[in-house]
This record gives sequence, C-alpha cells and structure tokens, in this order.
Amino acid sequence: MGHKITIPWPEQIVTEETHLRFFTETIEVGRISPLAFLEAGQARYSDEHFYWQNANQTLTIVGLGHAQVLESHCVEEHFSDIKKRWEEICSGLIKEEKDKAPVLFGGFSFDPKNTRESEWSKFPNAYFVLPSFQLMTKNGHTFILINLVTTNHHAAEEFEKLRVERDQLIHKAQLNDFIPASKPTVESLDEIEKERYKKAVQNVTSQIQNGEADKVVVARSVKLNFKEPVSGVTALHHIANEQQESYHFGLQKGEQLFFGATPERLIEIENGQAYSACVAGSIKRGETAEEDRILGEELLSDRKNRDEHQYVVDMISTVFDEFCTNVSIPKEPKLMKIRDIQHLFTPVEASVDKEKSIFEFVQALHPTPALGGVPTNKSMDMIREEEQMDRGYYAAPIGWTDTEGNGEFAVAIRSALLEEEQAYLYAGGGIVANSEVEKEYEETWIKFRPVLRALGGQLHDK
Ligand SMILES: C=C(O[C@@H]1C=C(C(=O)O)C=C[C@H]1O)C(=O)O
Ligand SMILES: [Mg+2]
Repeated sequence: MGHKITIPWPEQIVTEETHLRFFTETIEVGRISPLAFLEAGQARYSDEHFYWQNANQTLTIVGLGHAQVLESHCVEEHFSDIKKRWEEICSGLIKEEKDKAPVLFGGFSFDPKNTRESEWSKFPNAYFVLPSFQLMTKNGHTFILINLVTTNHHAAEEFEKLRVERDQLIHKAQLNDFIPASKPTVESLDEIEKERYKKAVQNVTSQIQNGEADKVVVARSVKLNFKEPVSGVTALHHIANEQQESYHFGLQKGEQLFFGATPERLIEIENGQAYSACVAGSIKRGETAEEDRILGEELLSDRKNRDEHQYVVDMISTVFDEFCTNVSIPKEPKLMKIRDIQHLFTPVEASVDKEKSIFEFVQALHPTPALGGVPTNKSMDMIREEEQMDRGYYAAPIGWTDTEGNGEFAVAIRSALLEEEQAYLYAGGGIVANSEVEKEYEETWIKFRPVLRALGGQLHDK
C-alpha cells in the first residue's frame, strides 16, 4: 500500500476560480500486475481506460478515469490542436522533483478527410486523455500517479478523495491478481468487400504501372461476431500473449476498445534522442528453422519487397534530416522476425533538433509510405477512392507523451475495434508495380493472425 505523503499542496495554493491548475502526486508501490490494476478499475471506469506496453517491455502504462480529455475535430490541424492544448494544461503543472511525469495517451485517425459512415463514427480526428490514475511500471518499479486538472478552489478536498480512491484501487489490484478468462467463441467471420478489395489491389497496381504513383498501401477489414460480449481486459491479455515482441495498446472510448499488437514504432523521443523504424516488406515464417532462414534470405533479396521498404526509408530519412542532427540509418535492412511474419526493418536514430515536439514529428511522419504511399497526397487520394472503408485509427499513430516532452508513438496496425459481441480487424499491404493480387490477399491473412488468435478466431491456412 502506498505510504501517505504530506506535501503542502494543494492545501496551500490559493487558486483563482478561473485559473487552471494541474496537480500530480506519485507514490511507488510493490508489484502490481498492470492488468490487475486495469481490472480493479473496471467497475467504475469501464469506458475510461487505456493500456500501453512498449515492445521491449521496459514500460507499461495503465490509465483509469479522465482528468482531462482532448478531442480534436480539426482536419489538417488535429496534431497541432492537441499539441497546443496539452501545452496549455502543462503550463499549470505543479509537481515535485520526486513525482514522475504525468502522461497524455491517445491516437489520431488515419485520414480525417475520409468521411464515410463507419464503425468509427464516435472517434474524433484525435482523441487523447490524461488519466486520473496512472499506473506505470518502469524497469521493474511500479508507480501510481494521481492527476487532477481543476479550476476549483477546493482542490485540496478533491485531491484527498482521489487519494482515497487510489488506495482502494491499489488494494483491490494487490488482493486479486488478474486471472484471464478463456478466449471468446467466434460465431462467424465476415470478409467485408473481399472482391472489392482484390479489385482495389488490381486497380492500384495498374495505376502504379501507368506511373500515377510509386507505392500505395491497400487495406481491408474482416468482422467477427462472438457468442457473447467480449471483455476488453481479456482481449488485451490474450493479444499480449499471442505476440509478445510488439507494442501492446488498448484505447477505450465509450463502449469501444481499439487494441492491437504492433511491431512498428513511428517515433520515440527520450532525453533529446529520437528513434524511428522503417518496417515494410513481408514474408511468412518457416515451419522449421532452416525454412525460416531461407524465407528470410528470400525476403532480403526480393526486389519487390526491397522497393516497398526503400520508399519508407527515404521518407523517414527526409523528415529526420530536417528535424534532427547526427542521423544514423544503416544502409541495408535487417529482418524483424515476429511470431507469424518476418519484415524488412531499418532502425533510425538521431539527436532532436532544439524544440521539436513529438507531435511535430508525428505530423511530419504520418502517414509514412509503410501505411500510406508515395507520393503521399496522390496515394491518400487513391486509398480514399479505392478502399471501401474508413480505416479509423488503424494504421495511424497511437501512443503517449508526458509533461517533460518524452514519449512514443507506434503505428496502430495488427489491430481491431472491439465492441460487445463484435470486432472489426484490419490489415493491408504495400502495393508496388509488380504486386500480385493473390499474394497480397494472403499477406493480409498473415497480418490478421495475432488479433484473430487473441479473439479465438480460426486461422486461414493455405
Ligand atoms: C499495412 C500493414 O503493414 C504494413 C505493410 C507491410 C507490407 O506490406 O509488407 C509491412 C509492414 C507494415 O508496414 C498491416 O499490418 O496492416
Ligand atoms: Mg507487403
């Protein structure tokens, strides 16, 4: 249980009614399973929570409750809108040296210009939350933060209530370790607009051959219907188990949970260093170590996949050259091997130039040609025209930043939108001049696998 901390605030702070203050307090606690904490908050925060774990599992963040919600409906300015409003909130921050930095977590939509009616209608162009309770496990230590943003001059009372609730949550989470329910039972799987998807791949390939673009990513969705409503916490548990070497994320908004296990980092900023990753070009895993090695070699030397990959390297390099110094990018890609798939992978690292914020990186990088295409605007037009869907937050930046300007955003692929007894799963692939429809179709099945498995679905075996 967290020890009581007595610090002379908010008691001593005389706030003016209209002045916004941002109070935070951190305590370190003994080991708590992040999912047990998430579960402990379900009674009250079933529609106000999030989950994040980075790919090397050094950082896990769980958020419960909303100290502040930032939604943006801007179309071009949704990145800068969130950046500006977060900076305003941060300017009211009152924090002691020992307190950890509060985190703002959320995501952006892939393409705010896509206005199709869809399952995403309740998600604005950007949706971010500062949680009331923030669990953070970092390098083996677990911290719980309380965040309160208020103009209330009775902030002290408000804060004291949060302390009581925090202690109850901790107690509950320590008492009841998380016990996962079994995977859901799938009743049906619907391949939405399957033939239209194949036609789109074909159309896009011929347009590329005609020189209208160099690369365009085409995606599709499948819908699962379950026997019973599926618990989001259970889904998060299974996805984290199914594909361990990835970012695990879950963003709950109302009754919907957007979750997944993505291998793709968009941008990380830590203490003045910036990191990105070019992840594009794919092949399946082998059944034996030898077959796996041969497939990997094949991928590394395959012209079509190398082209898909190089467009991403070129674009991310351009942004890094503009925003950073000491840019380091290996000349040749490596293999990234995850449970069901191998990708071409080129890591990018640099020193951040002066005052560039993570939101400016996200804005400049999204969409990379790993999920959009080349040239950017033309490929976005083609996606809007050819894909009979709204990607929503799929393929878009999801992640966090803190009050100190550190943070990390991943690209939300290998993901699904879950609501009660149904889920939409999303997957796509990079189309270039020599793409083949059936191969692309099969590649999407491999990319559906992590979420499909987590949700108890049948794998599509060829
Ligand atoms: C589009 C997806 O993934 C992207 C496309 C890839 C490809 O076509 O080879 C590989 C990784 C990602 O850049 C997806 O997973 O849905
Ligand atoms: Mg591909």
